[in-house]
Amino acid sequence: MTLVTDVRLRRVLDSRGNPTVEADVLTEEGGFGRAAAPSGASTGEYEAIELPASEAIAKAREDAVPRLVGEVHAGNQREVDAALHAADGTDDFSSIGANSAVAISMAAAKAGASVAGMPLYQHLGGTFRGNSFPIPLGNVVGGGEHAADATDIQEFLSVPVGAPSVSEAIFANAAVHQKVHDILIDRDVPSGKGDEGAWAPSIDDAEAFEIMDEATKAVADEVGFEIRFGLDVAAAEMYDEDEGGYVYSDRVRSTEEQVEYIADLVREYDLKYVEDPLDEDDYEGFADLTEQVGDRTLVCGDDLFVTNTGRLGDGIQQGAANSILIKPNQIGTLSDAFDAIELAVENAYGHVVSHRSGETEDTTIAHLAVATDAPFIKTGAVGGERTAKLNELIRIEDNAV
Ligand SMILES: C=C(OP(=O)(O)O)C(=O)O
Ligand SMILES: [Mg+2]
Repeated sequence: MTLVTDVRLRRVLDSRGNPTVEADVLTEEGGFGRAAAPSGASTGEYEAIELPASEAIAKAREDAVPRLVGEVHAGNQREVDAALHAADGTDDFSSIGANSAVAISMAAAKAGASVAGMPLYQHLGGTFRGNSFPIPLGNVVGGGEHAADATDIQEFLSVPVGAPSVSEAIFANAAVHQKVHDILIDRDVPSGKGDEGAWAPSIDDAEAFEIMDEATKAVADEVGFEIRFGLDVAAAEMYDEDEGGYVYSDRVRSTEEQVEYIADLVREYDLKYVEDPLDEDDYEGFADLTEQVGDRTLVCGDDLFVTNTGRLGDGIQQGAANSILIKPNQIGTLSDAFDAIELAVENAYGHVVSHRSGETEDTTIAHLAVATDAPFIKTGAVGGERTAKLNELIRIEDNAV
């Protein structure tokens, strides 16, 4: 029923104004799915390879499309994704591009769902989720690779842990985003926004911590439930061996100092979430920090694990982190992303389904998070390409998809 009859690929715009790959998958019985690849700025060294969009499209048309059309069924995700791997022939999608692969993989899932006549999250296995929904992590202030002349730490994230529903959580994050702006105005700090719509003021990290503390507490009082906050340090972007460690605007921290600094921040601000606090090669540092504060906060590996079961397996063995960020384009297919989620769940690691800094209006990750009962989803707080996912979560909660 879901035999693939056509795969069409095109260049579309992402939120940074760069070209990215969009795929349409058509099947027998009139099935149709469309999806677009996102793109990172603070990319991990071990991610699958994104090619320039035109090149990825040309290579996929030549090598992947003939292995899909008339050959595989969109309703059989493993079959689709195995064909993509076979067409590519490398272990990092450097031949057809992870951007072409992930767009086709996600579009096929949507085509399979459309033939089955069910929402994508259900097709992906979400029928047993009950009423559980991921808590959205809302990026409200930051800098790093996502904005020049702003904080060293890439993301300060609002975490509405006490929200009674996903929609209340989403509106709470938007309110924290607004409150941060109010506080910046009170302090006479002008601010534009970074790639993900977070405020990107020219302040140091210490001031950002003060502002986050104030903003989350003020909004928590207004809405009547607990709101904590967390970080994506994106520390691999700061790490420079020749400089002796983590290069901040005002100083360099050695690995030991970095572990101590982050552990102190977790305790001082009761942080709920700390992503990539150490370099992407430093399993030992991650294990040390997890040992110290892993019982009170999520220590999450993004550039460390890159949604890769091999790297996650190493982390599990060493006790490095206690959760994994899931970005389908880091690994190239939905099947590979599911494998990483399964390995995480089997080992009591949390999983956080995530957007990229360069995004489109694609909503696949909202469905993936609900389907896999992810405890968290990281997809920004404001901005059209971010609200596309957040509004889709609201619709899923309302049984309106
Ligand atoms: C979303 C992130 O940014 P990017 O997409 O630039 O890697 C991240 O680092 O978690
Ligand atoms: Mg990250």
